[in-house]
Amino acid sequence: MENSTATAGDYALEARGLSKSFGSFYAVKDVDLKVRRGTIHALIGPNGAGKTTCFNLLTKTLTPTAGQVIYEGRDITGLRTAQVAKLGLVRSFQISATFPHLTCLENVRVALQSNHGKSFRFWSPLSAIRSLDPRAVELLEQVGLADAAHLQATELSYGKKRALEIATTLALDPKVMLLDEPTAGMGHEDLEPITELIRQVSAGRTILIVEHNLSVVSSLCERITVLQHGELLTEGTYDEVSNNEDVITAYMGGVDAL
Ligand SMILES: Nc1ncnc2c1ncn2[C@@H]1O[C@H](COP(=O)(O)OP(=O)(O)OP(=O)(O)O)[C@@H](O)[C@H]1O
Repeated sequence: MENSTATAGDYALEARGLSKSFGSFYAVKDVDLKVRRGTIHALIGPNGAGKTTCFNLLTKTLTPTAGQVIYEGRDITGLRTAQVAKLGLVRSFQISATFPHLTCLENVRVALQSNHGKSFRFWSPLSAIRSLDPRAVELLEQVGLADAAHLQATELSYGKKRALEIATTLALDPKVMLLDEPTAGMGHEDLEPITELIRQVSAGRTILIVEHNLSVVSSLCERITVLQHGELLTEGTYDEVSNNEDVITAYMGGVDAL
């Protein structure tokens, strides 16, 4: 299934025999996953397939029952979320939640402060905080929020909140970004801008995305891994997986449509 010309060094992130059980129930079972460096790779599957659990295992939010997580050739199975974030493996949309009553600029500044090895300090000298502003403004421009720099996060539309979350993630200087359902709950009008933004920030990075919206997946992702009942069902291009009989059956058995 995997591109035969790829070598071990071509992968930014790998799961090897990854499993997670809750009691006797396996939410994820013996999953092998290889995310090629510089690509956008999707993890899809019907409801309850194990996508979120797998994601939590890859970002070290959950500890696996068995298996390994390999990041840039290094076994990170024993590391914690903050440790892997410092190595450049950063999860968006859950751990990088924004502060609703800070402005967009302040939110990005807080993320930049944490990336500079300092947690958010209310007593930091103003000059030290202000020195982060040029980079914060640059990041806001990159995600199309230059005009919203002084608006509180809570005042933003849903789509713009997601763009702000992407800016705070970029502040951590990720090499690999993991996006958990970036278009969840979004209105139709926000889909295209957020898809374009993900495409844009993928330049020079690797992205793994859990996404329910299959038209977003088809337009963004080179490779797609399909899970079902916690196990790997298949992996391939969108055309390959969408024409796979097992995938069609898996989706028709659930509430999702392919
Ligand atoms: N902490 C937990 N304890 C027990 N069972 C769990 C736990 N977390 C997840 N599960 C179960 O594991 C299975 C996989 O759940 P998971 O949330 O990973 O699936 P998913 O593919 O992300 O689903 P969805 O698309 O609905 O978000 C489900 O049956 C779920 O009920």
